[in-house]
Amino acid sequence: FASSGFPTVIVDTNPESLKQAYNSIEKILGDGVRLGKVSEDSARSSLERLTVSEDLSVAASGANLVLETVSEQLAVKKAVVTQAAAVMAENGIIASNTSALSVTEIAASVPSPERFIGMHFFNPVHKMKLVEIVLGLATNDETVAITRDYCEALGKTSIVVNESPGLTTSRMSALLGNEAMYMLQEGTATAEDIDTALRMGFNHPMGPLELGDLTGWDTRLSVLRYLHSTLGEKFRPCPLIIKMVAAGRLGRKTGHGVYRYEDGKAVPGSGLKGSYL
Ligand SMILES: NC(=O)c1ccc[n+]([C@@H]2O[C@H](COP(=O)([O-])OP(=O)(O)OC[C@H]3O[C@@H](n4cnc5c(N)ncnc54)[C@H](O)[C@@H]3O)[C@@H](O)[C@H]2O)c1
Repeated sequence: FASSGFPTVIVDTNPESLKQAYNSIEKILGDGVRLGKVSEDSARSSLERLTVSEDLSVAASGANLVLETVSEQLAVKKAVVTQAAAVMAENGIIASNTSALSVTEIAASVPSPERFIGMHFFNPVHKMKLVEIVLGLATNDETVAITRDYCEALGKTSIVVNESPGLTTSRMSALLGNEAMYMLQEGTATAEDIDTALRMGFNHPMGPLELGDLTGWDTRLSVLRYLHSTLGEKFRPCPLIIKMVAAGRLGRKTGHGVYRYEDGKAVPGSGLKGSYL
C-alpha cells in the first residue's frame, strides 16, 4: 500500500513483530533499488508513507480502509475489527486477509457488515499479483467496486469469490497436493517425477509435493480436514499425509518432508519412492 501512494500504518500489539515487519519492508525496497526494479526516490517516499503503531484506536482513527491480518483466530479478528470500526471513517471499509475463516462471521461483529469484505493476498505479497476478493453474505456492490479499485491501484489482479471453504486457490491446491500424495502412496511415480510432471507438463512454478513441503504437511492436513468436513469425500486426507505428520516429517521447517533438506535445499534423490500403503 505504501509503495502505491497510500499513507499506511502497520499495527501490531507485539513491538518485535512491528520492528520485523518494518525491517523486512525496508529490505524488500532496498533489494528492489539494488536490482533496478525500484528507484531510490520511490523507495524513500514509500518508507516516508509507512509508519508503525501499537495502538489500533489511534492508528485506525478516520481510516478509509482497515485491512486486518492478525492471527488466524476468530476471536482475535472479531476483537480487532470491532475496535477499528468504532474509530474509522464513516464510510470506511474493513477487509480481512483471512485464508480460511468466514468473512460473514467476522463481519457480524461490526455495525456495518455491508462494508466488510475479504482481501486475500499471497506470499510474497510484493511479488504475487493475485488478490482473492471474498464476499460475505452482507457485502454490498459499492464495497466490492471500491475494493477492486484498491487492488488495481496496488497493481494486483483481483478475482471475486463468494465465501466458500478454501475459496478458489486453497481448495484447488489442497486437491492437487492430496492427489499427488495418493499417487506417491500407490507407487505411481517417484516424488521427483510427480513434481517434474507438473512443472514441465503444466508450467507450474513448483510441483505439488515441493509446495506441500514448503507449506508444511501439518497445515496441509488441517486444511484438508476442514475441506473434507465442509465439502465432502473428495477432500479426504491421503493416509500418507497423516503418517508423515505423525512422524514429524512436516516439510522444510523440520528439515524433512517428502524430501530431505540440507542448508535449506532439497537433497537430490531424497524424495519418497515406491508404494507406502
Ligand atoms: N502467512 C501466509 O502466507 C498468509 C497468506 C495469506 C493470508 N494469510 C492470513 O494472514 C493472517 C496473518 O497470518 P500470519 O501468518 O502473518 O500470522 P502470524 O500469526 O504469523 O502473525 C499474526 C500477527 O498478528 C499479531 N496480533 C495478534 N493479535 C493482535 C491484536 N489483537 N492486535 C494487533 N495485532 C495482533 C501478532 O502479534 C502477529 O504479529 C491470517 O489471517 C492468515 O490466514 C497468511
